[in-house]
Amino acid sequence: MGGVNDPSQTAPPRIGVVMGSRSDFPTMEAALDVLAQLGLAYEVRVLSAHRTPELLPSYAARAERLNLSCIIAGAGGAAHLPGMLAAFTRVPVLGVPVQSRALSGNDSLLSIVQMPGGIPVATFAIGTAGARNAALFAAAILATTDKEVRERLNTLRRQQTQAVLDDPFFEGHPEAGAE
Ligand SMILES: Nc1c(C(=O)O)ncn1[C@@H]1O[C@H](COP(=O)(O)O)[C@@H](O)[C@H]1O
Repeated sequence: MGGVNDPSQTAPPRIGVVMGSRSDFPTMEAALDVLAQLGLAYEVRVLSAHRTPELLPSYAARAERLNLSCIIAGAGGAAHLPGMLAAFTRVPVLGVPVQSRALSGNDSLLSIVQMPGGIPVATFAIGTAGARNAALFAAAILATTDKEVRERLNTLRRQQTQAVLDDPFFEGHPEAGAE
């Protein structure tokens, strides 16, 4: 997890990424790719409210000690990890519902989104789109105070738009080139 030459792995982490199991990695990799693309330093851990409950308060304390700007937490099924982490820290938790096999991630989504008032978890879409957006949201948080991150995010948006415009299927679009 995190390539040897990955620049996002050489600086002190600004963002924490945790997941309930190694089996969540194919989903959470989408978040790591975005963070790496934006050159944002992160750290990755497997952490489970069910299987490693005693590690949750210590990871929450670590997040505060390192002054992480947020924690991206992915989990599937009875996805208690994001909410339990949020209960232990004021560091913003961005929850990613991993697509479960039995219930297609609806269980993960509802477990993460339905927090009681008082302990917020920002909840994203099920699966890789949610993981990607959580990373972009984490970058947007940093961009409020970091001009360089702001510029990188703007560039990424411009490239995204250009990729649509460059698609041959876009040619002849009734709105293409319209004033
Ligand atoms: N939802 C949680 C938590 C938690 O919320 O603490 N810990 C593990 N899990 C989830 O169990 C699913 C199956 O895990 P395994 O593949 O290891 O059996 C994973 O999607 C993981 O996120």
